[in-house]
Amino acid sequence: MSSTSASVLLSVLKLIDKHDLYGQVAYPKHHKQSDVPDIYRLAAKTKGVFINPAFIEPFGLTLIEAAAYGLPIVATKNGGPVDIQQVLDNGLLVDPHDQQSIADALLKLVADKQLWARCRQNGLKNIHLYSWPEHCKTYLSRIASCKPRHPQWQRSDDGAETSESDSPSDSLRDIQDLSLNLKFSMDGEKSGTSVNDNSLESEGSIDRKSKLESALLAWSKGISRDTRKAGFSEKADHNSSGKFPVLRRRKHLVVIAGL
Ligand SMILES: O=c1ccn([C@@H]2O[C@H](COP(=O)(O)OP(=O)(O)O[C@H]3O[C@H](CO)[C@@H](O)[C@H](O)[C@H]3O)[C@@H](O)[C@H]2O)c(=O)[nH]1
Ligand SMILES: O=P(O)(O)OC[C@H]1O[C@](O)(CO)[C@@H](O)[C@@H]1O
Repeated sequence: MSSTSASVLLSVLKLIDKHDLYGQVAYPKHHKQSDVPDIYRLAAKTKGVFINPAFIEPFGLTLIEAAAYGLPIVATKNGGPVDIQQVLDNGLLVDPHDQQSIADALLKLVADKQLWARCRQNGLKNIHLYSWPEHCKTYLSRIASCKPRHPQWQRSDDGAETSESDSPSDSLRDIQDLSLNLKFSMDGEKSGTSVNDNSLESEGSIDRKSKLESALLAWSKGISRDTRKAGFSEKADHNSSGKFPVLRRRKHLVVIAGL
């Protein structure tokens, strides 16, 4: 165990001793990432609360995860949790420097069954607002509202007026096209019909990562083929029946993938 982890564990053990909390605190030394969902589930099942008391939290993915499992939150008021709480309305914000306010918030949520249930329900009801399609929708609507302030955006690089197909509603359709075409399953199945390659079905000796890489490579080849088919040149073929309708309308496509 690293000296940092050891000193954290030691301070936890000392606090357990000081407050006589033997038998009431779980402190697993290690856990696998695959254990994490069960930990959230257990906390929700036992009517617990998820706390993130960071001095500064840039975003707060763990709060979104807790909400998805129906676990109410207590979170720092410094940073991302403020926005998350505004959207999900599933807990209480605290000043992370104020021990008393942290204790009060935790006790309030644990003691007030109706508040706990409301926070759980709100989290589960609103969590879809953090789905990728929803995120893209919000992003595009914000961009769309910026346009009038920057008239030059209405012109494309070559000076021609942007076509009608660049409208926000068209972009929203693109998101659906893309999310359908990008549904790669990490365990090697392919769920969409767009990956016209057998790489995801090849021998079991290829590991997960190289399968995904092959799939992305095949997909990007598909893109360049369809891009040529769609004709991003002067003679654009508007009737192209390529597998990527989005590419008939876009000059540039940015793909962000996480492994
Ligand atoms: O012991 C752990 C700790 C974390 N996680 C998972 O790892 C992910 C990220 O956890 P977090 O502790 O938030 O990671 P950090 O990299 O320290 O945090 C940065 O990255 C997060 C994810 O983008 C943002 O939410 C934070 O604001 C940002 O500081 C989450 O899915 C957690 O469930 C585990 O599986 N085991
Ligand atoms: O409480 P501190 O020291 O600001 O640390 C906060 C950091 O810890 C985390 O909550 C978990 O690593 C990060 O998301 C965050 O940036």
